[in-house]
Amino acid sequence: MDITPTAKETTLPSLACAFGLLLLLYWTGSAVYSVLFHPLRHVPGPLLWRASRLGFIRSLVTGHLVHDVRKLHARYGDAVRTAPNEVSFAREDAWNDVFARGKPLPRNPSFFKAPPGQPDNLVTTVDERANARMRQVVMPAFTERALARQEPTVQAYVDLLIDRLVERAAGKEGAVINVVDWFNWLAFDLVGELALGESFGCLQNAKHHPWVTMIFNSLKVMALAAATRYQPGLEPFLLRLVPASIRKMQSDHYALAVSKIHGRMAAKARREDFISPMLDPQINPGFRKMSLPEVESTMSLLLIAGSETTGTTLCGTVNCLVQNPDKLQKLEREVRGTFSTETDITLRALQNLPFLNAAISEGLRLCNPVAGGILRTAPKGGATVCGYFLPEGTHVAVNSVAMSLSEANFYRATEFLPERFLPEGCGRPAHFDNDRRNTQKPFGLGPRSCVGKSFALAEMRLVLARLVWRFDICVAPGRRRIDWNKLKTFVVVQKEAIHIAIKEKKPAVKE
Ligand code: HEM
Repeated sequence: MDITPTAKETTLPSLACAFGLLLLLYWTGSAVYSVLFHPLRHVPGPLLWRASRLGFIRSLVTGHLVHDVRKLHARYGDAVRTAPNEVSFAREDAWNDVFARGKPLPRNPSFFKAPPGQPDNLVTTVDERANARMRQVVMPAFTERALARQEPTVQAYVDLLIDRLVERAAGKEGAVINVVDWFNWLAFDLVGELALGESFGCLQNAKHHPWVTMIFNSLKVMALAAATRYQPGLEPFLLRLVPASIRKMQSDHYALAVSKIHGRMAAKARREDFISPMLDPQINPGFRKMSLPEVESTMSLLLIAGSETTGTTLCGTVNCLVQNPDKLQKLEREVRGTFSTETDITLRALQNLPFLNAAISEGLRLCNPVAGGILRTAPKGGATVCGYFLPEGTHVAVNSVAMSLSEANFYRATEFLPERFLPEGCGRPAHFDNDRRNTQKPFGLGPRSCVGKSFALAEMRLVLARLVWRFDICVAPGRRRIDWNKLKTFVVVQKEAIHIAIKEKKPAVKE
């Protein structure tokens, strides 16, 4: 029997070995270069993360990146090299250097990219001129005046939330509810109504809409897609590893959003919603400033940007409030001491409640929904941030969570102490005088900052005020307490159920 290998049998394994060896040489060479010769070699960080992107990617795809990087900041300082070409900053002056001073750094194209088959939109575009052009069209939907016109819709959905909770809490014992569900339902229904002209009916039916579940799953794809983009050339190959069912969810989400938007455009009745200025011939004549595909793509993304963020902050803030009954009591006293009837609780009136605003600021500090930090990239010619020169193409992260949880920035940093955000002279205890409140910019800074800030704050104030006006709330007995810092993040915080007990209050008597 002839057992001599054929030429083909001998060549294939040798080719594979040669390829493997070349790859090993390449990785070793680039690791040595990254650690010893790269212009970022002076920025501290763990060896594995400085030498290759593997440490970062492992942390990202397992959902631990946010707190892993926070721990690296605690160990290495305000600037940490989290990959051969990435630096994370956790220092107040990073805000100015990255977003404001002179020319703000552009968005990071690895992270911001429209999904395959979708045009770039207001949020994903890294082209600052395209962004400015689209922002001009979109902004009229987010002014204080627009918000006043949208108020009846916001109030109607918060009414529906409260009515549904009253039904649940009827009877002496009250009820136990999972606020993660209820706040997500509210946030998605409201943004669905304002962005697509139709709510998801989650509050009405007290259950998830399959579309909302699909949106959450498609967010995981975004996290994986971002991880693949860090390996240039491998993206199309690695993306194939994402299950086809999940990729399909993302394209289904887009197709559904587009069909709803067309339904909204066909509606004759004039509405005051997020899409109105984009359809207004005076603001966007003939879709020339913002094309129809850009409108569709922006609205589809706004469904997520405008709902998940507020939903998460509300969940986090209520989680903190029920675990700190003295703070909850202060909030109740303020709300019930300010208003005589529930109908007096308007968006305008809520703007001036110091403790309510402080509780939301503290909720945003401890439970920031944009937990992965704000990402940018060093432009042609490089940039200097916090005194470090960053060569062109360096990925830059401004890490809000690390700044928020640092004892160097905040007195008793991990505790929920809204008083630290009270205005000076309005009952703010002296031990908060040295808190670095300027490290907190949960809505970002500069030309790409959040367009929905006023809307989000108004919605959160209203929900919290109406909740404590109408109900006594507390931690649900016998249920596990959620430690926010243990939650994973895949682009968005993966919230676990937060159960609270609610009981309808007796009619209010003004203090
Ligand atoms: C608690 C709630 C929210 C938080 C913490 C938040 C935070 C942020 C942050 C940090 C950015 C800037 C990202 C960057 O610079 O790269 C941003 C951008 C954005 N946000 Fe929000 N957001 C919230 C709610 C909303 C709402 C309610 C809407 C709309 C209804 C919205 C729409 C947007 C849009 C469209 C952008 C992109 C702006 C641009 O690229 O020009 N956000 N948000």
